[in-house]
Amino acid sequence: MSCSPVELNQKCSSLVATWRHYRGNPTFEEFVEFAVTLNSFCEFLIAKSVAGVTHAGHDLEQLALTLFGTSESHPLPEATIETLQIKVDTLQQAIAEFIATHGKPQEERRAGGANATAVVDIPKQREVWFVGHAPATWREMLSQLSYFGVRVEFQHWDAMPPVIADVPLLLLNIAGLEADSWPERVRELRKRFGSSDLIGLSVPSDFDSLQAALTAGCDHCFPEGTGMPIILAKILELNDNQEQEDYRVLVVEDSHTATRLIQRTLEENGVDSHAIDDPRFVLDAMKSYNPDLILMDMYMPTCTGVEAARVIRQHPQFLSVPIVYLSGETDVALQIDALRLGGDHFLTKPFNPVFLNAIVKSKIERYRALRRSMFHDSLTGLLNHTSSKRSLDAALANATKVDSPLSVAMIDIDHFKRVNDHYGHPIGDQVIRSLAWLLKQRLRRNDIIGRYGGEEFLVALPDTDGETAFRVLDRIRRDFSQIKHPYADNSFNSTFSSGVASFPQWKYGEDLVKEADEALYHAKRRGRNRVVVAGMERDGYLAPG
Ligand SMILES: Nc1nc2c(ncn2[C@@H]2O[C@H](COP(=O)(O)OP(=O)(O)OP(=O)(O)O)[C@@H](O)[C@H]2O)c(=O)[nH]1
Repeated sequence: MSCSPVELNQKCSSLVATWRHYRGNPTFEEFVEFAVTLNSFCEFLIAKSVAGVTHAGHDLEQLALTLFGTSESHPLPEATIETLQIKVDTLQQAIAEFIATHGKPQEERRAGGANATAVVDIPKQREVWFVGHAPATWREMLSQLSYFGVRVEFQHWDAMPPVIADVPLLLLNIAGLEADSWPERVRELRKRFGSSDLIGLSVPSDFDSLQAALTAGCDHCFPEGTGMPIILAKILELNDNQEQEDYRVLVVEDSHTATRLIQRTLEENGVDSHAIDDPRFVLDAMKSYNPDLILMDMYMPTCTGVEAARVIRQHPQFLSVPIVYLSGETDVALQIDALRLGGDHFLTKPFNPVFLNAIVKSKIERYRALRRSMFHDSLTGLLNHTSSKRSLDAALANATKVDSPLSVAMIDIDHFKRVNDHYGHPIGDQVIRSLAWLLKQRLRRNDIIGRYGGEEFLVALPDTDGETAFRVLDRIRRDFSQIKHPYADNSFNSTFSSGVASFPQWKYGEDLVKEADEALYHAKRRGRNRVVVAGMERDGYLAPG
């Protein structure tokens, strides 16, 4: 859990304050203030995975949203206010309980954790609990997890430790439990581990069982017979702690009051924004601010929002940035015309701030997913060939500017043709994915990891000289060679070779890739399963045994 109790407490206090303001002055404006704060609070709970409390927040939010109405709807009837008060109290109580059980200062819990910006030659360890009667059947998958930096601890359904620990992920093996008792056991764990992700394993695949598991509190379920790679992928995805960049919204609006309200709503929801009041400067703002979405007023003195959108769409790099119009216009025919001419959505003023937030976020999520599919490889999720090269050039420009080293490694899986020939293409794909996961787990956030070709990867490590790059890659090489790739009832191992070249010894991206490739060729010639650094008289081959 990355939620600090202090932050949670502060957010809860400001929510309760807005509710008290409404009770003291039950106007539409005060209710909007309460609903916006509540919405942002619920998003905070979801983002921080404060699962146990999220249910109470969601319950209150659902009711508040149905009561929005207009200025005539307020004050709300006394009975409705009482119902809301009860839900506010329930939420406050859930938060107090959560803080009481998770109240250890976050810094203390993090002490000794991996430093995100240091060169990672010590694998990041994350903890997962496996709760089940028969771990033997899962042992292979669980032992694989250790190579990806995930430490698994076994717990018996009937002998769980009494102290509530801060465990981010619990794997609940339903197999072997009585059909009528396991939902209750899941429910109990949901209560105890409010902020953890719960994954149900071996859940019967019928509708009723899956529904029971999800309702009892599982966040994800894998029906009986689900392949190990799929479960492994989900666990690694949940363990991937890469934080997302803030969403960025460009507001093009000539009314300063409307701009203030929009920016305040966005800020409340953790969305970054930049505003301009003259649409003629929109292209400059797009280039400098690089927004994920534009909120565009329909009617401005110098040009209309539709005209501005059409100009934006003439630039290929801005073709897919979502544009949401804001207008007092309720004429459906006009709205449709506006959408045809380059807009994505229409919000009618006065807009509901909670709805604005939901639209902005869902459009940005789709836009980012689209961009990911354009720049990332679909098999591994890593950067594709073109994006790897582009990212390398940017990292190299920065290394030159700040005069710091940068190492480039080319990595190629050994005898991969044999893997495909022996085990088949899908298993070959799984080996490629395993290496991608391992690289993602072991390298830093600012390292560049790309799938350069079929079974070839490019890695660029900023602030890292050849010697350090060798250590990092050689450790990954050793661990990769230990991974058992499942095949039928058996398993096999695979290895990779890597060549490394470093800046400033080579100054240009092309030269670095060429030299790293040359070093990779030497690694293959010298027997594979080794790392060779260009210009250094050493390699990392360890004789078996
Ligand atoms: N499964 C799978 N195979 C791929 C993919 N892309 C390329 N390949 C295969 O990867 C193999 C690469 O083989 P080679 O370049 O001959 O080299 P190698 O067998 O890895 O041998 P060395 O590199 O010399 O150790 C070819 O058989 C390709 O068909 C992919 O996306 N999935």
